[in-house]
Order: sequence, then structure tokens, then C-alpha cells
Amino acid sequence: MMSTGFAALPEAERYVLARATLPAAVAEGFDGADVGEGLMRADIVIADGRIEALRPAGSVTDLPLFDLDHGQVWPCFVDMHTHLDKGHILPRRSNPDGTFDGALEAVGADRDAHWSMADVTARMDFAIRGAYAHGTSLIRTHIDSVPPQFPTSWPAFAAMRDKWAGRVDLQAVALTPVDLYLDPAFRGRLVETVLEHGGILGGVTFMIPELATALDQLFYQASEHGLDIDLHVDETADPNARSLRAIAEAAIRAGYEGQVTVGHCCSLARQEADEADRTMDLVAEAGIAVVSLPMCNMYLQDRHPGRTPRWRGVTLLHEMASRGIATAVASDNTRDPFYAYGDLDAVEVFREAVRILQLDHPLDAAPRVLTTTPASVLRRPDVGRIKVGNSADLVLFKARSWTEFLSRPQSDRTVIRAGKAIDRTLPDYRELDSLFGL
Ligand SMILES: Nc1ccnc(=O)[nH]1
Repeated sequence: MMSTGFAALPEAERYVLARATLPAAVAEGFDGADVGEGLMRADIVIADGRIEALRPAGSVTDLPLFDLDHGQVWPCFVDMHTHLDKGHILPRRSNPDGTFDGALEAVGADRDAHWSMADVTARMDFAIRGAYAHGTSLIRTHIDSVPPQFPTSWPAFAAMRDKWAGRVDLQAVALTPVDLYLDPAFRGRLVETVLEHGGILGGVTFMIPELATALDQLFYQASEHGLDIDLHVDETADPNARSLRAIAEAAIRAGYEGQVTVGHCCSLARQEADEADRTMDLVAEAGIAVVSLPMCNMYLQDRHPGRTPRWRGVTLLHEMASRGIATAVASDNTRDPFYAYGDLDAVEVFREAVRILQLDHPLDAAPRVLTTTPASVLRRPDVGRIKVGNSADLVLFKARSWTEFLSRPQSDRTVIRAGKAIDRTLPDYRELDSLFGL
């Protein structure tokens, strides 16, 4: 049975979404009536699958229409930091104690035992079907790129990218311990694999003595091959984890011209203000973008059996944004040992991010973190915004105000792709049972 959400759209190639409320931060080239809270009103004219015009609310009367009665309309979402290769393994491999170390060990064991082409492909496809149904149109995933795994996972990713192109566009990053960039044979093979499959370079940084040298190699390889960089950084409570500063210094030293993204940066929130300020100044100077993963951070950080957590695990997103640093949030892991829950639902991520990072009071700029900002960082300025000429890839909500939007899961939303409502039925977990011998 099809499920297309609450909105009954006109059966017409040209129609209007009337009396919509738009977060002003995600609409470009139109100044609708300001209704406060960073929201504005508009009629959205859709023709042949594209946004043909934005007009004052209630002004378009000569077309078939769906009256939103002030319900919100968003662009489709951009989820810029995920791990599709490990998604949904939780039923066969849970985290023994919910900690970061427990996650690393559990994932490693599962990878060695089970990650065939068929296994990785089936789980990725399942995850993307959910993301699509929830209203996401662009996903970046990290791919565990440690020997001997990556010859399997990269082709699996490439197959999924081809299958989903135009519905959920996919990007991939090589996730490898940064010290492996010191190994000429390994880094040669890694760069070759990334180039062959159209990915970008990345990794996880640690406070190793050779960190600066390893980063110089990474930036050199990225510059040589015209690749962007996306790193896992300082995902720990330890204030001595200062690799973020080393990355900013390396980017500046290299005169690197690509886009650097850093994820996590948890330890920054545990450092003295002077030190954190200096690091953030360098991050701004280097033009580095930051993605916070609030659900995963709150799950893993400050977890000690039998003790109540005392901090939220997230980085200094407000202080970064006020310096002009591009700041985004994303899902991170879903149903694996790093995070036991999640469904690549950007509305859930937004709701949780608002609470965990206090992106509210005011909420005005907050919608950017899962739309315009990650779209720009991922070099896809054509998505994640409501703009005349763009594909009509929109998510419609009954909720009018922020308190209506953030108080319910918005499960009855309607997702429009190229002007048409899609089936929002979520894949059934039972489809995965055969992967787990159930
Ligand atoms: N938070 C995470 C760190 C490293 N790998 C993951 O999959 N997730």
C-alpha cells in the first residue's frame, strides 16, 4: 500500500503549493511575508517538476492548488556524515558496553566476519530506502578503508550510487587511521581506490608523534589529485586530543585549495577557553567546515557503566558559527555499535540537534544545518534550498510554527520529488533477517 503523507496534491504538471510557511534561511531569492521565528509565507508554483516561481502567499489563484494552510515546506535534506557500510549490523553485533572502544572492537569483528559485497549492499540499500522515504536527497558516507575490506566496500558503494542516482545522490569518503598515510604502499592503493570510485580522502586523526607528517602527506595527496578531505577528529573527552588544531595548521601550511570538513571535534568542548578560541580562529582561517554528530556523541561520550553522564559530547558549534565557520549536523551511525538507533531521518536529527546543541532561541538559522550548509560544503549548491529553477524536491509538513514542528516526529509528512509525492513506506526490518541467520 502506498503512503504519501497528509497532502493530497493536484494531478497536474503545473500546480501551486499555496499558503506555505518556509524557513527563510533555506529559501533563496524571495522575501515572503515575515511571520517571525525566521519563518515566512509563500505560494510555491511547481511546473514540470521544477520550482517555477515563489509568490506572495495566497496570490496565485489560477492554478490547481494544494492549500498548506500555513504548514511548513522545506527543501529535501542533505545528510553529510553517515556510515552506510556499517549500518544495521546491530542485530548481529551489539556494543558490549556502549562505549567508543566497545564500538571499534565490535565493528572490526563484524567487518572481518561478514562484510561481503552482498551483505554491505543489502544493508546500504535498506538504509538509503529509509532516507529517501524520510525526504533526504543527498548523503555522504564514510567507508571503512582498512585492509582487506576496502576492495569490497568501495564497489558496493559505487553500485549503490549508480542505483540511487537522481533520487538519493551519494558521496563517499575513505575512513582510514591517519598514520596509514605514512605508508607509501598503502596510501598509493587507497588513493587509487578512491579515484577509481569517485570518492574523496579522509581518515581518523590521533595524537601520534608523526601527526603533522601524516597530515602533510594527506594534504599533498589531496592537492595532487584534486580531492576534498573529510576527517574524523578528536572524538573523545580527552582535552589533550588537539588534532583539530594540527589539521588547521596543516591546511594553511599546504595552501590547500580544496574543501576540508572535520567531524566530531568533541574534545574542543573540554579545553580551556583560550586554547579552544585559538584553534577555532585557525579553523576559520583555513576555511574548514565542521559537522557535529549530536546523537552519536551524546550516546558514546561520557559513558561509564553505572555512572550518569555529565556532558553532552558535542563540539562548540555556536562559537564556530559566530566565527563564520560553516557548521552542519548529520546522522552519523545508524543501528550499529557506534549508535544503536537512528533511521537516517533528518527530521529526527534536526529535532535532536536543536535540543542537544540548543540551536533554538532563536531558531532562525538552524534549518541550514541539514540543508543549505551541507549542500554547499558537498559542492552541491543546486540542492538543499528552495529556489526558482531548482528541482521541486520538497518536504511538506502540517506543522506551522517551530513548537508544532519540533514537538512531533512529523511522520505524516509528504515528500515531493520532481514535483510528485513519493511513496513514504519504510522498509521492513524483517527484510534484513536473512543477513543475521534469523
Ligand atoms: N563515530 C564513529 C567513529 C568512527 N567510526 C564510526 O563509524 N563512527
